[in-house]
Amino acid sequence: MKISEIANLPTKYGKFKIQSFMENDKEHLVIFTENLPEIPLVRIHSECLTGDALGSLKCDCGEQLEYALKEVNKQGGMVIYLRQEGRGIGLFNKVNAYALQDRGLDTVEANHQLGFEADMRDFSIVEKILKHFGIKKIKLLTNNPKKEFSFKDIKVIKRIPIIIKPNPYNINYLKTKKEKLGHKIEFNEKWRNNNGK
Ligand SMILES: Nc1nc2c(ncn2[C@@H]2O[C@H](COP(=O)(O)OP(=O)(O)OP(=O)(O)O)[C@@H](O)[C@H]2O)c(=O)[nH]1
Ligand SMILES: [Zn+2]
Repeated sequence: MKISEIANLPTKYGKFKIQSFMENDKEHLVIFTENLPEIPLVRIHSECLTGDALGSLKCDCGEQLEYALKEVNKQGGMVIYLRQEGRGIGLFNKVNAYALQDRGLDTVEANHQLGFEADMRDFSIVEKILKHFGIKKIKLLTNNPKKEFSFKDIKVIKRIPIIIKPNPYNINYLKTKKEKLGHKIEFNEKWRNNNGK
């Protein structure tokens, strides 16, 4: 693993520090607050160019990222931005998966049709990054309970849901995440928008 220097990253969500961790030619990022509490708030975010940068309404990624940056700025912590686009299948394949979804397949069926598993992501670098920062306990922002149990030496003292109000374009995707990918999403609970309201 190669580790960059730490640089300042002022954003519209607050003033952060940024550092890159490179492994297997993947340039991951950690965006963190100057003051890291002993038990920081951590968001492990997998890259979604369409949602994070292009404002796509097909998923909840962009709004989750915004919410996470705002909340991390308030509470102290970090967003670990992992370069594993399309749940690990890459951008090219994700576009093909989207085309299959346009024809009626759900997000899991589309991956299978293309010869991939539903979720090909690898979170092993997260533990190395947290250790590098000397972090042993975290509060984890996620609806995905699998992430909570993917650590050996890091203790997740609390899982904080990050549920974004659905729109007509992502409601079926969110239902599939709940039914097939094990996400904890209650469809009758009060939704968060990215103002946290
Ligand atoms: N293959 C594929 N990947 C997708 C699709 N929609 C979003 N993604 C990717 O899914 C990843 C985000 O995963 P999610 O399942 O939304 O969330 P999570 O990280 O498991 O859980 P949360 O912490 O609750 O957000 C990103 O890498 C996106 O690019 C899709 O339809 N097909
Ligand atoms: Zn997305």
